[in-house]
Amino acid sequence: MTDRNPYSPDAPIPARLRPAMEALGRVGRDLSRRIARGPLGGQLAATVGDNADGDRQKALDVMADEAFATELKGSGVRWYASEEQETVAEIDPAGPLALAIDPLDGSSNIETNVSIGTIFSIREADEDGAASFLRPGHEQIAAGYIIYGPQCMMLVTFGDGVQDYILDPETGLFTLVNSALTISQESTEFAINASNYRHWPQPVRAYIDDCLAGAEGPRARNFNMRWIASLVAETHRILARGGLFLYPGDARPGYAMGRLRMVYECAPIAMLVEQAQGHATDGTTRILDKIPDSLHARTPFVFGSATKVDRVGAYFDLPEQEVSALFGNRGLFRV
Ligand SMILES: O=P(O)(O)OC[C@H]1O[C@](O)(COP(=O)(O)O)[C@@H](O)[C@@H]1O
Ligand SMILES: [Mg+2]
Ligand SMILES: [Mg+2]
Repeated sequence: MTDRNPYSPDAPIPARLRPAMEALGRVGRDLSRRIARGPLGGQLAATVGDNADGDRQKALDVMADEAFATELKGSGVRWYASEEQETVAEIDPAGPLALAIDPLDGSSNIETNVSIGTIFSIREADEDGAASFLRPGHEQIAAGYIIYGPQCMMLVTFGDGVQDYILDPETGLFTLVNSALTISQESTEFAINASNYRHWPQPVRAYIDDCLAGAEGPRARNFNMRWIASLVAETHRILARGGLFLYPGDARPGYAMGRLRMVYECAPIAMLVEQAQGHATDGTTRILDKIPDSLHARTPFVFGSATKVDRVGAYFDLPEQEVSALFGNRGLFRV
């Protein structure tokens, strides 16, 4: 259980990323044990401060951030950018890589025994720390997440499809279960925090209205809705059986660009989704082509089965009055 290499022997991980991937795997394995012990291991959900973004920091957010930063030393990662830290840290001056991380995603779920995770993104290091990350997401060389759920799993891409690992509690190794995961087009599930309906832009309201109208509406079929409030868990469900995720910008103060961060959350999830043959946009523009203007920049985020994401884009393409009129008349999109 204390293996330095936390992967099964057949894990196809590129040699130059091995040390960093092994560090991520070791910390993921430790965190999964800690999370499984819940309150027996301390008050993981206790609020301990605020992060750079003004979000409440929980004890587990800080614990996870410190564990990754420590374990990644000597693994070839020069620049470490964490959602929990204001600026980029230099951890291995000779290293060729830059790693961005959301050490603990879905913090609001820590005490509820619902899946939470870690999201990571690896790029080539630039001479300047921040500049390494203020670049389009299509330059990522690896991206993935670890999900701490009923099973602890790691999904990762090195730009050549999506690899799916499960942490085997018997051996303590992330064991490859699928090396070519793709997103189904078939699902009728969508995920959005519907409590913000009144704040959404009109195209998003029109899209969701048409889903909610079900079999009697313009889509002529019934849909089902999910909202876990853990991006990793929503992503995992969509990778497993298809569907659509939306976190749009909205009219609440501070939410013009939604809630999710480009560098730590959206760019890595977008790379995974595209590698699984899905699409990921901000409603209209491909996420992987966007350049964040700051480390903690946010972006509206829409991803999932390719045809569903494209359909959302079509609602944005229409002038506002036409969205209401056409969709009100239920004339535009059928099924
Ligand atoms: O509470 P809301 O507004 O529905 O937001 C939920 C979203 O916030 C997040 O929890 C943000 O991530 P953190 O927990 O890393 O801050 C996502 O996992 C999730 O999709
Ligand atoms: Mg997060
Ligand atoms: Mg987080």
